[in-house]
Amino acid sequence: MSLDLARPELLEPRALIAGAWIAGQNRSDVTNPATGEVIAHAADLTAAEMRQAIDAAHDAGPAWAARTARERADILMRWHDLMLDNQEDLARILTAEMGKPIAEARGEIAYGASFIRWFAEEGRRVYGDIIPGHQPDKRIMVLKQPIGVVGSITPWNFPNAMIARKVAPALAAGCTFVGRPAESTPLSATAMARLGHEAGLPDGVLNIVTGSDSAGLGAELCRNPKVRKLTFTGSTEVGRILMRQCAQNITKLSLELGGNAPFIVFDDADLEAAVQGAIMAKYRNGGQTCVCANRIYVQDGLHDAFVERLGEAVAAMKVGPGLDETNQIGPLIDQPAMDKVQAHLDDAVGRGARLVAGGRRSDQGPLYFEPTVLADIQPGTRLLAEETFGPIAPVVRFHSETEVIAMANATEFGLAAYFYTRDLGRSWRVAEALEYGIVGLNTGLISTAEAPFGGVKASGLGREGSRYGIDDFLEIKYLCAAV
Ligand SMILES: NC(=O)C1=CN([C@@H]2O[C@H](COP(=O)(O)OP(=O)(O)OC[C@H]3O[C@@H](n4cnc5c(N)ncnc54)[C@H](OP(=O)(O)O)[C@@H]3O)[C@@H](O)[C@H]2O)C=CC1
Ligand SMILES: O=C(O)[C@H](O)CS(=O)(=O)O
Repeated sequence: MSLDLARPELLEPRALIAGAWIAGQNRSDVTNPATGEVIAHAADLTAAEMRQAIDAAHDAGPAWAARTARERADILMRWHDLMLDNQEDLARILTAEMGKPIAEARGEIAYGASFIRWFAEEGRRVYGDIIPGHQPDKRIMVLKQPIGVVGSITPWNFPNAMIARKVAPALAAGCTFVGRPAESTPLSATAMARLGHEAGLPDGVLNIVTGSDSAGLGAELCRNPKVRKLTFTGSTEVGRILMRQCAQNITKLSLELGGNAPFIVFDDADLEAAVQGAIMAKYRNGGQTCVCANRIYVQDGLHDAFVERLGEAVAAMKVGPGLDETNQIGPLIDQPAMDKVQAHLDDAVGRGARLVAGGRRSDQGPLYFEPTVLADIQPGTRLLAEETFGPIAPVVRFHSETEVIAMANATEFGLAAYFYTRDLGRSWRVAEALEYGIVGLNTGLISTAEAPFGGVKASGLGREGSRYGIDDFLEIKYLCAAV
């Protein structure tokens, strides 16, 4: 299929190892979820080739770490500029392989580039300490040094920004990087890598290993002693596998895992603001984000009006291929995702939920599901306990603040939570009581490079973005000098 790219060479099916583009012995088809068409035959590399990439990163490490932070920042800023100069091409490649509406894809490219800019700046402020000595002849110094080779495993739902959120702090800190993107969305990663090399990244500093053997490629990243840090975004289930595999070498880990975000609307909330916030928090990326509102709780006084307004707004959403600018909801990524959404709907309706809007597959194609609103959700419904990762909004009525906080916290997950109120005291009480790493108050959109993104409990370890995000790519060294 033609993507009408200004720079067709950005549609890069090969992997990148030590500055060389590698086609490999085998191929893995990349298909467009909107149409089922094959858009590229991507290099399907093996664990042996993953080892070559890790060796290349290891060999390139000392020279990259020896650059000044300013030199690394200058290259990263050129990369940032190239990402924005080629935003349309990168967005079209992203929508073609992942399905999200083109406007959201353009937004993701800008979001990804913002992490490269942010950490180009942060890398120049990796300060150490000089601490007054514990004895007259002792001086205590604290150095921060790059941890070394960083392995990265990223999901299909944000195939540009999830890599950018990891590679930017790693390279800014002086580390080198081996990224393994999801099999279904390798092209955003290779396009980014082409621009990174145009920006001046030396051979071996950035490596992208594409392939279908997710377990084998991942195991190599976890078990190879040259890899000193693994950073992962994806399901909690896979996060546990990686954590076990990394135990062998005590490899440092960052895990951005699954979520089950509550979205709470109190009686004193601004109704229209809460409806618009729920739409943003629920249906962004077709509901396929780890911080999507997974369950919506509305207090008695606003419940009926909220359900009616949300139903009206959702019924007006247009479903179709992401490259068509008029569509707000694109296809789900694959058949298993569709099966999960259908199973969650069937379970809820089977337990007595009331259908307010949507509730069926769209005639746009096999992977399209209409944005859906359900009310009268019964206790025990799967939608409340499991991350749907699709465009279904279950609305639950609640009576008291105490009751809803208990329901919101009754999950193994703790990534994002949202609540709407105009009461100052309630704002503090609820924000402090919610067991989540990220809380949105009167907003449904919380993600930005300036803020620390990450979860607690089964939603992961560590934070990405913000001034905290670079710490995970550094080692602290204490120097005790006798003078
Ligand atoms: N926190 C977040 O941002 C995200 C959370 N999720 C959650 O995960 C669920 C499933 O989504 P899905 O994309 O399948 O997530 P997965 O966790 O299965 O996949 C995420 C990444 O891990 C890779 N992977 C899968 N199995 C292994 C393994 N054994 N060793 C190493 N790497 C592996 C995948 O490769 P490949 O795809 O090629 O198999 C992909 O690159 C979603 O429903 C959602 O709940 C998903 C995406 C993002
Ligand atoms: O993995 C995800 O779902 C992203 O982290 C969501 S966000 O960063 O775009 O909010």
